[in-house]
Amino acid sequence: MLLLGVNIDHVATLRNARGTRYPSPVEAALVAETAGADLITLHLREDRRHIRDADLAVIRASIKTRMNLEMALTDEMLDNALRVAPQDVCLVPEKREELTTEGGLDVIRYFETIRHYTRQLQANGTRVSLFIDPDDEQIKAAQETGATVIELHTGRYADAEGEAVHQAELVRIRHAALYGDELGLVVNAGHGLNYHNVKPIAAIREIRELNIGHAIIAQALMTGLAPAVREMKTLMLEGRHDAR
Ligand SMILES: CC(=O)[C@@H](O)[C@H](O)COP(=O)(O)O
Ligand SMILES: NCC(=O)COP(=O)(O)O
Repeated sequence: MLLLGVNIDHVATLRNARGTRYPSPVEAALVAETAGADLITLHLREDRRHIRDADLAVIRASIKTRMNLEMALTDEMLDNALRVAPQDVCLVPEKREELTTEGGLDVIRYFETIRHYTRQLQANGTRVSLFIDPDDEQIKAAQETGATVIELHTGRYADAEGEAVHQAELVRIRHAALYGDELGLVVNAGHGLNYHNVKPIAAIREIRELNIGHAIIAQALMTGLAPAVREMKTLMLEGRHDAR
């Protein structure tokens, strides 16, 4: 069963644009769950450009599925995660000047820090995922940190210009998913997935979960959030069915 994690970051982007209390990320999370979201993903960035600290506790307490908290490798974020104790944490790279996440974690470079954070979070009952590029060395290093989940960065696939590059990135993700699965890791994927490019990724049977945010929230502006979530779930199921 391929699961959908709805990332609600950009509900908070719209809220913060005017400093109002609406649209409410927690209300969006509950609507997304009712429409079929299997989990709720949110990214508390160091610059708080969208999700804010107060969002964490209320969403953790209110949602009925599970919280997947994305966070950078900082002690501040680790303290937040240990306090909120989400079911899942996804460790992601972060640069203040970036428009959005630009690449995967360099697990090899930050191995000791990641292993230390992973142990602390797991001891607190949180499952740890590493957001990495579809790269064998990064996947192997991820396994060696003790993390049990990887999330393959699909940004290069999503942003690829030209069919040849697009297909090459798809092949790269297929291989990475198979390799991660062979190592015994839970393999997820996300970033830049939308209604036009999701099906080939959904067709990769080793992938357990897709985390999708920007495209769903954008679609929600046109059709409403519940229909946007339902449509994404339908496309994911169609893609998975095509894999047979
Ligand atoms: C890690 C990832 O690809 C996204 O989940 C991340 O949240 C993107 O950052 P923004 O939501 O700030 O664009
Ligand atoms: N980890 C990917 C995620 O949560 C959502 O990314 P996007 O769909 O907003 O690009």
